[in-house]
Amino acid sequence: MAKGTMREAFAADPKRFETFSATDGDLLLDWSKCAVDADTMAMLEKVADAADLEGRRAAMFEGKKINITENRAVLHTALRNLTGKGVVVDGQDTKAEVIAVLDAMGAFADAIRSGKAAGATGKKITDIVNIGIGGSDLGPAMVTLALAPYHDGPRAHYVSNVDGAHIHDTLKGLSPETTLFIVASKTFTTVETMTNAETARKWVEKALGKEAIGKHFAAVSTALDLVAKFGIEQDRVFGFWDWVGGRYSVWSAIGLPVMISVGPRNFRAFLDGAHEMDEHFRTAPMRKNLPVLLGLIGWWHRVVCKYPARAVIPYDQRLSRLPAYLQQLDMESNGKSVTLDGTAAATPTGPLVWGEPGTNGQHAFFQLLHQGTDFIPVEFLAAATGHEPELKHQHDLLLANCLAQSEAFMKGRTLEEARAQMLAKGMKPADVDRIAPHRVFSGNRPSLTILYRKLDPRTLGRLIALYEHRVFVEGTLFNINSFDQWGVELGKELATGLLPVVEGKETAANRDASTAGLVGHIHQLRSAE
Ligand SMILES: O=P(O)(O)OC[C@H]1O[C@](O)(CO)[C@@H](O)[C@@H]1O
Repeated sequence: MAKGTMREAFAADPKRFETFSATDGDLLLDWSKCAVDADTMAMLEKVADAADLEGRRAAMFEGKKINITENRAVLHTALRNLTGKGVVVDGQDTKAEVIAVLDAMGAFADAIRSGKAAGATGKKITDIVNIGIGGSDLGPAMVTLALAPYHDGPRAHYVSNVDGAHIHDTLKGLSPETTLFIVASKTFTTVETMTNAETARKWVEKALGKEAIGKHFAAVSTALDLVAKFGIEQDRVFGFWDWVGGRYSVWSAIGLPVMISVGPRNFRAFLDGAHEMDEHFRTAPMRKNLPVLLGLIGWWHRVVCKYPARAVIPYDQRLSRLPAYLQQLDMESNGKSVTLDGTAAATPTGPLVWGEPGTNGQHAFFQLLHQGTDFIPVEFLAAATGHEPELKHQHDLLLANCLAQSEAFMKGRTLEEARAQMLAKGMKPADVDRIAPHRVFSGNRPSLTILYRKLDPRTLGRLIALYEHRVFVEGTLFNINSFDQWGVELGKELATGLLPVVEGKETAANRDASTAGLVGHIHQLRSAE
């Protein structure tokens, strides 16, 4: 916004909310508390046109190989397009394959839920442990928490970290007789997952014997040959495809633990919600298109305003893992420094994404958001109603806090207002002079709000798809490939080489001095134990 503050803009234009908000069904996006005006929006639309956003969007939906560094199509949208026309990739009809896997998942989920597919000793499965990391963990873990009111099947647990503490503490309260492990890995080579899977296998073998493995393991992967080698029975292996990126895979068989916990019908509603958002993204005009608008605002904040980060604050406790999920979705997709043609990016690309649920964040880091030296745009998410009618008074308080925070970021408090308030409370003028500057809020700090009716499976599907497409829009404007992740490779390679050094089987002498020093210190601390 070229002139004035947001506070002035709201005072001058009673229709500011109507102008800078949009809906898709019961989902509302309000970006009126971002420092934009009509000229900004017109400029952003031109940026989108110049980047051929519409052409690139069509290429994604049509299954063109837009992931150019891996020569892959990007078709997570095909995983939830169960009624429309299918897309053919490399001669394969994606729709037929998707439906076949979904049907197999449904049959397996029903068998586990009913007890038909029992454990080796005939006991019903009560707990599922998903072993996976990154996209094979964050999506289903986040969704499991979000859909807690819909759980009527076995409990779902998630083990991701190679730190043995994670699987140890998870298994502590569980019985091998009633536990099913789902080994989830797109590549089936990820060292964290394979290490935890081995630990789980030993745990089951120790209690129930080798022959019990078949009844206590299932797998989800694109690498069916490697799954077979691990020894998981064929009818418990659920595939997906290289046109599904790990961080976009919750809609695929990676969602199996969710389906088992909430049932195939609720899982289908989740997919349908995402498909509705796909259709909205594909067809709605730019000015009313929620993912496009969210992406344009994100680009504006990052590239024009140069804000380094954005905070995602769901005023919805069950979305407490959404920030972690979005960290991977957004930062692994758009944390890139080269453009599609391999040249250095001339503008900043994806921001740092972080957050915590409200109201908890308020009592932790909101101080910095209100009065810190950096401006960090905040994204609020909230449901009009909760799932607990008897606790409506708590939901009202939650919403009041959410609205109060966005109002405070926008309005701020001037020195005069701070002084007047303090004097009205009867404070001594000398104290007022001394303390008032500390009680000033600059205001004009941007935030946007996403409101929905209730966090049901369909709404959750729409919300996640909204964020997926937002990442696509921003990646398109940055002119980068949002669908590869070469930046995670180097650390993995070095870890492989460092393992024998940590184990003490190889010397650290040819490492850099810091690494060698740290290894030496670890060995010293261990020898003192
Ligand atoms: O599902 P996989 O193949 O085990 O990979 C897990 C995660 O690892 C990554 O490749 C990053 O290391 C992510 O992109 C992916 O979601």
